[in-house]
Amino acid sequence: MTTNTETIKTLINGQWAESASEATIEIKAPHNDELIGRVPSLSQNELNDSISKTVAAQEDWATKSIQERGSILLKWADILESRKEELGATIMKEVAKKKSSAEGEVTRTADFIRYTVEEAYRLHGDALRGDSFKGGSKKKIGLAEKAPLGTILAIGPFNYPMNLSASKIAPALVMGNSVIFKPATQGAISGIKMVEALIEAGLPAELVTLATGRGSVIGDFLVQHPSVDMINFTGGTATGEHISKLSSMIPVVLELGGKDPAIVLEDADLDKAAKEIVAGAYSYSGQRCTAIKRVLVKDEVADELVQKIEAKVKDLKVGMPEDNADITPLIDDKSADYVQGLIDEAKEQGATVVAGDKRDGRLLNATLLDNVTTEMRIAWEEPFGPVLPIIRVSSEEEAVRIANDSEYGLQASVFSNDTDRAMRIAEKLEVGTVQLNAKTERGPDHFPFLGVKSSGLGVQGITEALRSVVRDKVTVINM
Ligand SMILES: NC(=O)C1=CN([C@@H]2O[C@H](COP(=O)(O)OP(=O)(O)OC[C@H]3O[C@@H](n4cnc5c(N)ncnc54)[C@H](OP(=O)(O)O)[C@@H]3O)[C@@H](O)[C@H]2O)C=CC1
Ligand SMILES: O=C(O)[C@H](O)COP(=O)(O)O
Repeated sequence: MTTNTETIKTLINGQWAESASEATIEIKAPHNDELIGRVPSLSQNELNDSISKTVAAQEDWATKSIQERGSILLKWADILESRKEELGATIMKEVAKKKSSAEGEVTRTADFIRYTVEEAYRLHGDALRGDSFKGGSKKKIGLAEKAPLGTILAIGPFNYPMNLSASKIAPALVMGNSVIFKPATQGAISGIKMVEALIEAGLPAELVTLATGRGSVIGDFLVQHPSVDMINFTGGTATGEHISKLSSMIPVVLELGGKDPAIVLEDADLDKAAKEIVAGAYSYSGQRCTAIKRVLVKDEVADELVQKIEAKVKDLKVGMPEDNADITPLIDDKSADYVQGLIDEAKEQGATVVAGDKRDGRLLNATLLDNVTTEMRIAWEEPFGPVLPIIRVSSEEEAVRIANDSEYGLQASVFSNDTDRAMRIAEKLEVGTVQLNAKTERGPDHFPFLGVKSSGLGVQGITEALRSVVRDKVTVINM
């Protein structure tokens, strides 16, 4: 095992620095415990100083033309893409994501940034005439422009340490805001490398405070910081709810957990359904908020569907991220124990193991459980791991009822060859997005992306993300 004891500097006060206290957090690769680096554990005082500079820097940044801001971000995208292999290797090691997906995340991030800039150039305000309201004067013209909110707190999760950070940072910066970026601790090295590229691209360094440190230590402080004008968070529902309670009088966008169902009707193309379900449920070992996390299948086709899913699950490669395995070790012991606990409990309550249920430390084989009932925790809880429960239903109505009984409401899939029927079900599902005959997923990234109920607040997706970091600034010309 190789070790790397280097402390990777973070960006505070416009400079790359360690914590004055020299406090650090060790970052180890989840799949082999290799020490891949240490990141500074910043104190509240250090953060305070840096945040005041980040806030001050925003004033000048907002006066720049959007083309000037955009050109720096476009350069950022080019640098990221030119380092796809190197940055992909960092993501792969830090969060145990398979090599091709880790590199794919870098490319997707560059594409996301480019589209964000193009879309920002077209985000215009409005001009309104007073006389369109009863009694109003034609001599009054209201100019409603889009003004930056100020300083955005971007908090990212471990599972997309670059993409879900850049998707918060790029809209904020291009619209003239400054940024406090709190990366997930397991993901902080990827976040730092991403910001290094941003500064190389020409961004004034004081515009970003890179707040490395544990969320449990600095999270509440950042969320309640009086200089924060808006929070954009992706992560667990419990953390998101906590943030929404702590924050006060500022907009908050939250993208949280999910329990996305795939509803499979008796008239579905079962080969297609099985293919989409397996890709949706097990990619990145199920550590995606949009993963398919339960299948609600009509009794008449359940046996056939389970067989088809089983065949595909058995084809999944289980192993290490360097070997491009489909199923790789989970992010930490706690997560692996939690997933195993859900599987064990379901088995005790009568669920049938069709595939998987093998474990080597954090590496859990892709597990398929049949005959899961609504009495079992796995029917309702989000495992964030490679396990898929099959719940058999006798009617379309039962499928919709179980789908909607969840506390979550991110996405759902409906598989049917009858479009009218699928649309009828889609209308009834209490989720942000329904996918007809395809797996649940966030992309394409310019589509609105949102969760209802405990799955989130506000909307992401490029256009909505841009709107979320600006406000109307109205000037009335009285002629
Ligand atoms: N919807 C989604 O996209 C995702 C959902 N999840 C869900 O969340 C669970 C845990 O995953 P995880 O990534 O650890 O999610 P967390 O919610 O624990 O962490 C997400 C981010 O929030 C930070 N954070 C932690 N506590 C606070 C706080 N009090 N105030 C502000 N920020 C805080 C974390 O920092 P630090 O890393 O330092 O703790 C991290 O940057 C998963 O099992 C899954 O259910 C996870 C990832 C993505
Ligand atoms: O937070 C998540 O897990 C992501 O938003 C899911 O994105 P994906 O559907 O592209 O994997």
